[in-house]
Amino acid sequence: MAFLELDNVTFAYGSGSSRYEVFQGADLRVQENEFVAVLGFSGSGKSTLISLLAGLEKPTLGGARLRGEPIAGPGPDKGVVFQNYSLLPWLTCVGNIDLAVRRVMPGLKGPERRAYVQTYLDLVSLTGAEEKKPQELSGGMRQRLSLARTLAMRPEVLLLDEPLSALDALTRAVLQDEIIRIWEEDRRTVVMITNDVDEAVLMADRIVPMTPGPSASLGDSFCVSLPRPRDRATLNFDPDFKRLRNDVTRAMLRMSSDAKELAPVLDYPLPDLEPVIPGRPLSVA
Ligand SMILES: Nc1ncnc2c1ncn2[C@@H]1O[C@H](COP(=O)(O)OP(=O)(O)OP(=O)(O)O)[C@@H](O)[C@H]1O
Repeated sequence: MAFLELDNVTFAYGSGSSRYEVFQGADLRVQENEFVAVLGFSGSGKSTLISLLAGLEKPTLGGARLRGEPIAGPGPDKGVVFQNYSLLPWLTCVGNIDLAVRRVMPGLKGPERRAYVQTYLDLVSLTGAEEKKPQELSGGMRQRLSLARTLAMRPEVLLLDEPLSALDALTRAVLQDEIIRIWEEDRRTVVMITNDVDEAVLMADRIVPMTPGPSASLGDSFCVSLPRPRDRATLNFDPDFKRLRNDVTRAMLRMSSDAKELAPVLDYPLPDLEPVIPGRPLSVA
């Protein structure tokens, strides 16, 4: 039995003539403590997938289950980090995390709770920004705060809905490393949505491609057996990394409804790309 699963899920928004079927017969199985990246095209239903796993939406047909039990609704056992932070603007960094902690750990009081909140601020390198409000933070800091708030609730499952896509390449690389570091320190089950093949290969244990919508489904997964810790600079020259990146990219292109048009592209070898390494200048060939 999978820890977290979607079993033959069909899901549609609306009804009658305004019915829009996002998924048809979608299957996803995630093991406990596994880090799965779901790769999808724009508008294919990635956020809807997270909503189904979080219990924010219910399947029209089929089942969504956590530990074998139907997912009845949202709850602190399923932490979601959205692309757009969803922080409370009138609260400080401490206040945003504290509010979440009070909800899930009502027994934690006074200095003990403050120390607990600080642990998570430190974990995401927000030490010194305790009294700042979200609008005083950079995009990367906001996303860190959003991650810290979710982690502080100690959810069994972490659902990341393109958490890094709004960030510049350097901040994105720093946060990728931070998410991996946190996950390695304190393993839990992660489903991360991304549209970036390299990000998926760098971070995940397994990559699940999503077919384009409407009526999307989830394709056969790719196992990422590259040893951890994974270093971007070294990976870029690793033949296994390159092979996997190419295989995944080609599978995504083949799944695209434009596959015919893109067919010539599939014959070209994909170029090596210079990865962004935090703290290291980019070399110009
Ligand atoms: N509340 C809604 N009511 C009706 N249709 C919706 C609703 N939410 C999303 N959709 C439609 O469902 C489809 C999937 O949306 P979703 O946001 O899950 O895709 P996505 O892959 O996350 O998109 P993006 O890459 O742009 O973030 C889209 O065609 C969208 O228009």
